Amino acid sequence: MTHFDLVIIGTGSGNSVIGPEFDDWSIAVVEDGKFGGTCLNVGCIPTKMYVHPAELADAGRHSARLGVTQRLEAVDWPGMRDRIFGRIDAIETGGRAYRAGDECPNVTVFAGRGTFTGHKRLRVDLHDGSTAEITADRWVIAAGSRAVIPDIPGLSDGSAPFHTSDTVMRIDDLPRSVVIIGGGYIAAEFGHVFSSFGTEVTQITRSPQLLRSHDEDVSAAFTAAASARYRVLAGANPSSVKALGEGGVSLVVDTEDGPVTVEAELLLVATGRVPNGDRLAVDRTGVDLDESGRVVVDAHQRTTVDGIWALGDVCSPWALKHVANHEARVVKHNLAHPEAPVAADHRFVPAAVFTDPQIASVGWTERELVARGIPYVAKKQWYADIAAGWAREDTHNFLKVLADPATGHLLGAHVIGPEAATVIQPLIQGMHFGQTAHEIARGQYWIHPALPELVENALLGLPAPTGPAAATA
Ligand SMILES: Cc1cc2nc3c(=O)[nH]c(=O)nc-3n(C[C@H](O)[C@H](O)[C@H](O)COP(=O)(O)OP(=O)(O)OC[C@H]3O[C@@H](n4cnc5c(N)ncnc54)[C@H](O)[C@@H]3O)c2cc1C
Ligand SMILES: NC(=O)c1ccc[n+]([C@@H]2O[C@H](COP(=O)([O-])OP(=O)(O)OC[C@H]3O[C@@H](n4cnc5c(N)ncnc54)[C@H](O)[C@@H]3O)[C@@H](O)[C@H]2O)c1
Repeated sequence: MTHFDLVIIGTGSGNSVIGPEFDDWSIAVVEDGKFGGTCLNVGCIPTKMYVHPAELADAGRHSARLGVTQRLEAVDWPGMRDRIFGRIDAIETGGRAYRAGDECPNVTVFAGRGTFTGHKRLRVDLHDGSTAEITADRWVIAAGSRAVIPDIPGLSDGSAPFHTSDTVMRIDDLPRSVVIIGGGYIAAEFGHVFSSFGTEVTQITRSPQLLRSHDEDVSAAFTAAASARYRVLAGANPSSVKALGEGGVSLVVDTEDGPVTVEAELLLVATGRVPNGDRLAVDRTGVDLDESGRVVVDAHQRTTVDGIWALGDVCSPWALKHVANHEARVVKHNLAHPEAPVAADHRFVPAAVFTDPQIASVGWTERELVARGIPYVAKKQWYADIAAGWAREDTHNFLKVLADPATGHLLGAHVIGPEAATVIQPLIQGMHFGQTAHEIARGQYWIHPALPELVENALLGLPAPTGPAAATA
């Protein structure tokens, strides 16, 4: 049994908790998978390294209406894959070596799966077949989440081959056809990537629209855009999956028009992720999970046990890297300064879907405002009505801003269109710094004729605030 000052379980954002302020602490890091976690190895980074070449491959679809005809000649999938993972794997190896090496003399890396066996006591089943037992005064649970595999005959019994986002980016060849189950972030991004590279895509979603957690107008516009690019079976439920040989699959899908058979070379399952707290048996150390399986934390990222903190996907309703990173900074501060703890700021968590059209959002949707009875005013600003949108002959994309009718403070913003994830940033900033729509719009220059003019025009299009703040705005 070895005792540490601090144990960190998970090396995604958990790895960034370690800093010079803890140089005199003995620290154990427990990692069962790849060093660096989901974002680096199988998440944000490799997906976006595929998304950018996908945009280039798909450029001809947008350029034709501008008078430029271009044809995709070839996609070197193995070359792309090796370039992407050549970089990522080197960072993984380097990160592990750094933590385990002489530069971090106070850190011990345990490569294996941790499971709590009692109060602040962890067994680690090490990859070399041995076992370690560790205890500590302080703990950080940063064990992330895992893909959910739905209970569909053929999938749940393992008789049909399938991929998740963990494996699909490393396949040897670009498949001729892909069927994707799921209507969320991962399905949208891979639908875009594969379709841009010339793969025939079928996406199956049980809800009537894709990206249904987004603003309704955005979700409807994206469903229309995706359906124009590839086959979308909405309101559909796969009832069985069968192996066809050489990795291929045949699915029976229940649709409104009756059962449909879908065949493809490759099946990607993208039906959500669940937090990993259950696998750690956190209950044995006294840490509570909520009804969704998330580790329960307070505003300071403290779990229900004194001295145990949690961060990221294992506890957060936002399974997003920037949230995990923010929470890691909060945990780091609170570990170092227990006398002056800070709270995490989850007021305005933005998100983006890197598909085409790109999507970004922050704050409430109209649906959520209506459900909560919060009064609001809205302005939908079309890309088509700003100069940078004319240059693109954009016809379908927009930014919707939602504001408090009395004060002019922003309540939400939802963009679908070119560079949405970048275009939205001034609105995220304005919300964080408590600026009114008018202050954001008129308190600065907007470069003409650039895409952020979409933001300026949307804000100026909101009705003038009616309350006392209007006088100062
Ligand atoms: C395909 C995909 C694309 C994504 N794209 C984006 C994006 O563009 N932008 C964005 O903001 N977010 C994105 N995300 C989400 C983002 O990756 C996660 O929110 C983020 O990585 C979570 O970080 P974390 O530190 O909480 O967990 P992780 O990075 O998952 O780290 C947890 C670590 O804990 C380890 N672990 C788990 N259980 C144990 C155990 N019992 N013992 C030892 N070790 C254990 C795991 O091996 C893992 O390495 C994406 C996710 C996926 C799957
Ligand atoms: N750009 C980004 O920030 C980004 C990219 C990828 C992933 N992520 C994060 O990872 C999380 C997981 O992504 P995801 O796309 O797997 O989950 P998701 O929650 O976004 O979507 C899951 C989808 O699967 C559908 N589904 C669930 N069970 C099903 C079933 N049995 N049959 C058919 N459809 C079913 C749901 O209706 C939903 O459409 C996201 O919520 C997000 O937080 C973020």
